[in-house]
Amino acid sequence: MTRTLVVAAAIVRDGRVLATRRRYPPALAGRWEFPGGKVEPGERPTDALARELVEELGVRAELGPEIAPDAGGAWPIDERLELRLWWAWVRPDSPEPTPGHGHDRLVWLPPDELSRLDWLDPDRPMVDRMRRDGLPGAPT
Ligand SMILES: Nc1nc2c([nH]c(=O)n2[C@H]2C[C@H](O)[C@@H](COP(=O)(O)OP(=O)(O)OP(=O)(O)O)O2)c(=O)[nH]1
Repeated sequence: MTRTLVVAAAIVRDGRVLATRRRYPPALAGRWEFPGGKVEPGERPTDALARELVEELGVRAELGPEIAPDAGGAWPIDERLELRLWWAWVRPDSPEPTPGHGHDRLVWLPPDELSRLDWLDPDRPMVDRMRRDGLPGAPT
């Protein structure tokens, strides 16, 4: 069975990573995630991510390297969904990220402090990976 793809971004600034807290649905509200959303039919994953970051945070981002599981492929979420994650930077000409309808809080944390947030369960391995590998180099 093909899972629907969710795309998300680990946005970096000044050595810190942006985490966002969900407002809904009730089962996920109050849990932390990386901003993003579902890829629409016919849409390229990276285009979908750029669209979601504008819709959710009002931010124009530059995407960096993908953060993939050691075994390759996507990060599993559940039987219907899987997720691909990219490092990203806010473009110099972009507005600041602000929480929209989907999130009620944003925080910037160094990779080794991310784990103290109450992440969605599927995100734990991604957060562990960031602590292990640290941040990518700045975009050139
Ligand atoms: N955006 C995002 N979703 C995640 C993460 N981790 C994780 O398990 N998920 C799950 C939560 C949701 O079930 C699903 C993403 O759905 P979403 O509600 O954000 O997608 P969307 O903005 O396209 O919303 P919709 O149109 O389907 O309502 O993936 C994450 O880090 N970021």
